[in-house]
Amino acid sequence: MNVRELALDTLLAIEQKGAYSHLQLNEAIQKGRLDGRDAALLTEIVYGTVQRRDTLDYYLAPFLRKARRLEPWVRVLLRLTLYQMVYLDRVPDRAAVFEAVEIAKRRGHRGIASLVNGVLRAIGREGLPSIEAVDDAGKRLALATSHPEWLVRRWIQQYGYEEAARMCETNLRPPQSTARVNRLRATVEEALERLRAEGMQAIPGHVAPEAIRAEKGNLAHTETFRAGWLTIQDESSMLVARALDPAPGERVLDCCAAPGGKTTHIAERMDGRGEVVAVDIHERKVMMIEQQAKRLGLDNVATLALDSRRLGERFAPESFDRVLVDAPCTGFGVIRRKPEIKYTKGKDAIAALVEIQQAILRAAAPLLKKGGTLVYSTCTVEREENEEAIARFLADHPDFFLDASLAERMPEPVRPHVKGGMLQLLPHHFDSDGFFIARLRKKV
Ligand SMILES: C[S@@+](CC[C@H](N)C(=O)[O-])C[C@H]1O[C@@H](n2cnc3c(N)ncnc32)[C@H](O)[C@@H]1O
Repeated sequence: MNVRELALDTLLAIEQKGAYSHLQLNEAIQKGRLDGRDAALLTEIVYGTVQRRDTLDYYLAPFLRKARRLEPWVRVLLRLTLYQMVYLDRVPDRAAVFEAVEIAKRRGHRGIASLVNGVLRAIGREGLPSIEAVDDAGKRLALATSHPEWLVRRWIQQYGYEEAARMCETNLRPPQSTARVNRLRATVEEALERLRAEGMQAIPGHVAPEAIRAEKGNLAHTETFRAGWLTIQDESSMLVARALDPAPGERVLDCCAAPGGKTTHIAERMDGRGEVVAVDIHERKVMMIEQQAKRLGLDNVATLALDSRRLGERFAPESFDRVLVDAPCTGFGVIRRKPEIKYTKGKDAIAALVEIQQAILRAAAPLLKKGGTLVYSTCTVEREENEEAIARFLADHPDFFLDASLAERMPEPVRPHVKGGMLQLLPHHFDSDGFFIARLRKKV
């Protein structure tokens, strides 16, 4: 099957079945047995078309006024072709239009092929409608960066126009491949050397001392990864175990642990001594934690499938030195990686998640020893799920307080973003995921 046709099927699965783009893409690359070049083109077209969906629809709208009800596949075909015409310099417009018309002929009938041809050629002739002409600044930003208007307005209210605009623009850029070096196996320098020997262009991370970045290629496809020297993880996410700061020999509870990125980081930082109890609600995902721990050579990880709102039924009060709640959240800090979530998650998702986050915190709090540390983190930028969640928890739990030592525990460049024991990173700060981290202590 050709790349554009695979792109069409992949995009339809994402839109109609609610499939995650990265999983659907991997499946398509394997199914189509694509070589590196075609896989890269498919990835670019699929991610780009999802990322720019609303902008593309705005561009298409005036040319579709006369079209009667459009079948979903035809709209997706128009979007992915227009994406190539507008954003991909290396694909000549004529080639993109030709391919689209051929696909329309194969899938539909002559009428559809001629509609596709007519719309795309008219755009080529007449040009795109201007977004600058839109009066309202919030609406303009939403359209130009293809985010839902309600979300953009929320971000403007929370962070101001400038920060919101930078966040929206950064969300359109593909993320670099980053990984954490397993300090029980190698130093960052040794890992970089091994990767370079494998032909990878890798450099140290921007903020996390244990991070490396690939300037090109995927670190997960290297021997260095397979040998258990690396874990694929974003740099912001690496700051969570640093905030928790576990010591060798301690007992640590990770309440929302799958697929194990932070559990294994914590276990590495404990030099493989003591115990990390990794809990997740999904049995299948718990197995992923076990696989990762095994690959990394860590034997201080115990796993359990359990709803963490019911932790009290399984664990004794004050039985852990440290607790991590890396809570389920809207994920609006990782839109670069999962672009479809900006369209699928609405305001009601925030409200529902806020209740789950509080319930997990409530269940986890009694299990922490007096004087112990609790870290709460999310990969979102919503204050309701972050600062406000902490304020609500503290109001209900006077035996906890925010630990101002978080700033000094963070790498130097991150410190200005820490405020009173809480850290909110936005994607454009360090070209990493948007993340929230709060460090709390239980009174002695
Ligand atoms: C942000 S992800 C965790 C990522 C993980 N800490 C890592 O670093 O790899 C949130 C996890 O919480 C789990 N989860 C959701 N609701 C839960 C609940 N009530 N109890 C336990 N785990 C839950 C999800 O299955 C998901 O794996």
